[in-house]
Amino acid sequence: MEERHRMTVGWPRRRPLDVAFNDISLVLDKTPILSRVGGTCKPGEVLAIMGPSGSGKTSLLNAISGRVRPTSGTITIGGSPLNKRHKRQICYVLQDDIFYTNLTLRQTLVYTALLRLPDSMTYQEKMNLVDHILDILDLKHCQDTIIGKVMNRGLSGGEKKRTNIACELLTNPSIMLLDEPTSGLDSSTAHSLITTLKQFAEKEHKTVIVTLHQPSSQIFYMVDRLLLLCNGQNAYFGDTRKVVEHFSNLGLPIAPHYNPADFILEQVKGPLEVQERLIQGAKEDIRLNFNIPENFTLQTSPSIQSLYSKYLSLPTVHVTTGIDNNQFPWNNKCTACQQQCQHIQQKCPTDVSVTIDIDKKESPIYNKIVVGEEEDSGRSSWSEETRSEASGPSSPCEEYTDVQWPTSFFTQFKVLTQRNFCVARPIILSWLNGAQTLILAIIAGLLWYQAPRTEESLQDIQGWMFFSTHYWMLFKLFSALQSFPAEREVITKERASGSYRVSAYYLAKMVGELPLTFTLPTLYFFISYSMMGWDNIITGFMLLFMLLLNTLVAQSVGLLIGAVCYDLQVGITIAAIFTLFTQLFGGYLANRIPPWLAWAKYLSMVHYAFQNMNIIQFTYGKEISCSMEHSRFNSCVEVSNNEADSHPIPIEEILAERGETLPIWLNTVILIGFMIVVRLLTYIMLRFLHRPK
Ligand SMILES: Nc1ncnc2c1ncn2[C@@H]1O[C@H](COP(=O)(O)OP(=O)(O)OP(=O)(O)O)[C@@H](O)[C@H]1O
Repeated sequence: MEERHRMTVGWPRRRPLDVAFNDISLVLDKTPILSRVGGTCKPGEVLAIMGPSGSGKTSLLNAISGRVRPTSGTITIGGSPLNKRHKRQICYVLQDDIFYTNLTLRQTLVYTALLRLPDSMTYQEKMNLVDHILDILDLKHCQDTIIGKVMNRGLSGGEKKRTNIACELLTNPSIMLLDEPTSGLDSSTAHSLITTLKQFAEKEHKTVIVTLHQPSSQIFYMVDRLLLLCNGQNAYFGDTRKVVEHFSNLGLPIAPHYNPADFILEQVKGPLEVQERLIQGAKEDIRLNFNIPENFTLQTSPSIQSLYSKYLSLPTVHVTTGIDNNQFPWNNKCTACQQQCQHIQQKCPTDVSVTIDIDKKESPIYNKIVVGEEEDSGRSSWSEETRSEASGPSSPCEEYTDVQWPTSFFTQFKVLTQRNFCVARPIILSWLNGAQTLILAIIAGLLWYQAPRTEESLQDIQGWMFFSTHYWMLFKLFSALQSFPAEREVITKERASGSYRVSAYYLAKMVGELPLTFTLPTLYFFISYSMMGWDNIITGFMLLFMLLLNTLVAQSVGLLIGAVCYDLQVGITIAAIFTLFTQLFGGYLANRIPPWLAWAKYLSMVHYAFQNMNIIQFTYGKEISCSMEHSRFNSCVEVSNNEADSHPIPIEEILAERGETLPIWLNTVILIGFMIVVRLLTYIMLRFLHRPK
């Protein structure tokens, strides 16, 4: 008991919130997807959205979660229209299990906890919570298993589903939306999952909405309410246990011993006439059950009306069901009236204006608003202890949901840096990349082995520089290109749930991957340059610096292309054009560039790195002696053949051979400037292009 209490200290407090969606229509690409769909779900309940494939279940869930804006209709959460503030009170468990596949289940949960739980919780509290959730969802036995993917198996399908739910549960959301949580699970796993959800709903006062495809009758009767969709329209909304009776009343009786879920789905997929009957039946059902006369209006005093509008416009208003349950026959149906609340000093009004226009399908739940006494809005999570704490002295207004981000920029940056390092390490330092680097370093070393510093070997030494800069440009550019597309789904999911700032993610990616980015080029350099002939430490480290800077520039370009292009094929094409252009104008392959094209070499980033490597090697390294005969350098020709072998070629002449040269500092500044601009552009693209809703 004590431990449980300790565990929940600092937990983000959540109020139970009901969900009401009314008259939701959605048109996508001129295709009507949903048409005037309505329903409600209150805390403690599980609402199942069912319907044939393509009937609009996911689209409706997307609308309720705020990821898709309905064309018309209203969605209210705890009585106030769905807005950004609700984002962290709603968890949305997607149909697909989107994770970093090389992290273990525990790592996944730990990083999620560190990112999504508020800074007010200590590290230990967050870890206790992770253990608690692993326990409840029966995931402890596989906590150290990697998530895995098709070619690298890890968690089973059911375990992945539960991991998906566990990540969302960590934040203790008030509302849980789950898209087909049982798909791909065997019947017993599916049953235990829905049982867990049902218990959450009941014990923790969560509002749970799930889409279900073809539930067993056991699962079917476990859900409290059912919204049946037929071609994007309500075919039934109400108590799950009454659906069979409703169908029977419409002349569609169920055969004995038939799974009711299968039966109703068969009917909504049935002939057009049956579908029409069901849709009409659903409309009539609302009218009859709610006993609402057409254009019913109950007028009240102007003062009450002004109170009504006043409190409706306040986001922090404490609104609750103040209508006498006996006053309106449909009141017990209008569960969404139990809206959550904050401090109100005024006395409860006893009457209220109710206007119901059936034709507009304005549900009474939006209109029956009465101001009442405060109720325990701090009730939040999993245990009685938390509840008592939440209703403690602090104001219920101090909800963590009002904070824009769950954690500070620094926390996000720190956790994401660790996670990026963890995720990127096995990819960047894979045995394949390691072997490739070793083999190429040794081949390059053997090819240019102990190259003499003479005019005859000059082109070879420059060849090593050209090859090294270009190899690492290609390697880093293409691996960076795949970096965003590979993690895009995870990032989009996490951004959509408001876990962190893009800036924190991007900066963490830069920093977290930096040591990994440098490892292989450094290994390559030390092997191949040593084999070619190490001149001195200063030359060696300056050359290494240029190689690494060039690698970072190439990585920046790869990241930018990856951030802009969703289509990897398009990205690869653009990257190929860029690298070929860079090579052609890099200063080694073509020296006699036509004057009208000379400007292009300034766009070739590798041209600056190559020039600097030349300057470093021939200025700080061993001197290059003139050729014994037929030297192509003027100063060599001028000296006699006898002393030629000891006469060094002036650096200016070596550099001039490859065209105009900029000073080393300017080349470096241009490279660093280019890298900064490209990285800033990448950030802008990540931030504003393809932003998740
Ligand atoms: N962007 C879009 N443009 C046009 N039609 C779309 C678009 N997105 C979805 N649809 C269509 O909307 C309909 C409903 O899709 P939705 O994914 O909501 O169905 P569903 O009931 O969840 O199906 P399933 O059970 O197969 O997952 C489908 O017919 C789908 O083809």
